[in-house]
Amino acid sequence: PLPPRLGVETPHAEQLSELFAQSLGIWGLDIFLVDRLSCQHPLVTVVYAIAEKRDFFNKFRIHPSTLVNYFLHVEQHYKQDNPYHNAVHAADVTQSTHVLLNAQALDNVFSDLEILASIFACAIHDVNHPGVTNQFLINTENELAIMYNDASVLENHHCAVAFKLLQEPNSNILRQLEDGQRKQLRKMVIDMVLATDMSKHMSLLADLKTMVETKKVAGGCLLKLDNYSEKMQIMQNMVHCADLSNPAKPMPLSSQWVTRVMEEFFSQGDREKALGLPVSPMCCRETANVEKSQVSFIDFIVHPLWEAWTELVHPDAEHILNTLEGNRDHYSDLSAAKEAAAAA
Ligand SMILES: COc1ccc(/C=N/OC[C@H](O)CN2C[C@@H](C)O[C@@H](C)C2)cc1OC1CCCC1
Repeated sequence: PLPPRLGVETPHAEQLSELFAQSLGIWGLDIFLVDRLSCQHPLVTVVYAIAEKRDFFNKFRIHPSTLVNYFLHVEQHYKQDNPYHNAVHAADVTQSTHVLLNAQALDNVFSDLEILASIFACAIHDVNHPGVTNQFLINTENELAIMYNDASVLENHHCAVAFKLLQEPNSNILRQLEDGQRKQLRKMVIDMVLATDMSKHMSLLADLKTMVETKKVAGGCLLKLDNYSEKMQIMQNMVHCADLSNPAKPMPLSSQWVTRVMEEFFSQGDREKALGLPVSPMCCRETANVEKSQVSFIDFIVHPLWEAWTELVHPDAEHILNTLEGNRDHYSDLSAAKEAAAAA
């Protein structure tokens, strides 16, 4: 039997269908509205809509009910009481990547399997996130840090949980793939999810910049990405861009993400204080300067990344970079106004 047309039953099915019809491929889809209209099933409904749009069911012979069953389990393994690292964030990164994949400059660059792997990687990339950072897990000698020897602890955990859930009954969406395809997809997903570790950011960006430089030399077309490592570099940066896309979204969305991430950081700071540990940067609710931190986050991490991505897929991401620059100036103005008020 086929599942409901959105993947899950909801009293707002009509409105949610309409929202996806209008905006599934739009940068700035209100993912918080999707969360409400889907009755807190943002990930299942977003993945199901993308799977339909990209014809995954026919291309990979996935039964719709298997897709729903698997991603319901994945969604349930995101901690709903995390203010930030929850299923809404996963749905947001997945839908953002769906939009990035539609860049004209990326036409015919990725195979169907690479596209499935990218969407899958986004959907599962933070599953079972505990709401604290790698450093916190390492400092508290958490069992996850012991399990993964302090190396990309969270990212290894997200991957392992996702693939374990695939083995549950009526969940194996990859069952009908040829063995080679399944192995290839697993490798690609692992490579993308491990690259979301923020400690990999600087090297990932350096490689992207090098590729953009050489791409310029090779007559500006992406089409001749023959080897796996170049292709994977672009996929890793695409998912990383989506993961760090909050400041590049329209302000009504961006500001909600800022509130949420600060809430999560502050509760980590509270826990560090209670444990007598040094409080992590930006995690102290008494002293953190939220607006100033966003300006630095954008100036040192998010803008350099999006500048490189925008050049790679020129001119398709110009509007995203413009939104990011506008938001940066907004936070900078807020920060200055706050300082002026404090001085007065
Ligand atoms: C909407 O704003 C944000 C959206 C996502 C993120 C994601 N951060 O990375 C996820 C991990 O937690 C790693 N971080 C740990 C943290 C203590 O240090 C970071 C440099 C790395 C951060 C955001 O703002 C942050 C940075 C400036 C104000 C708070």
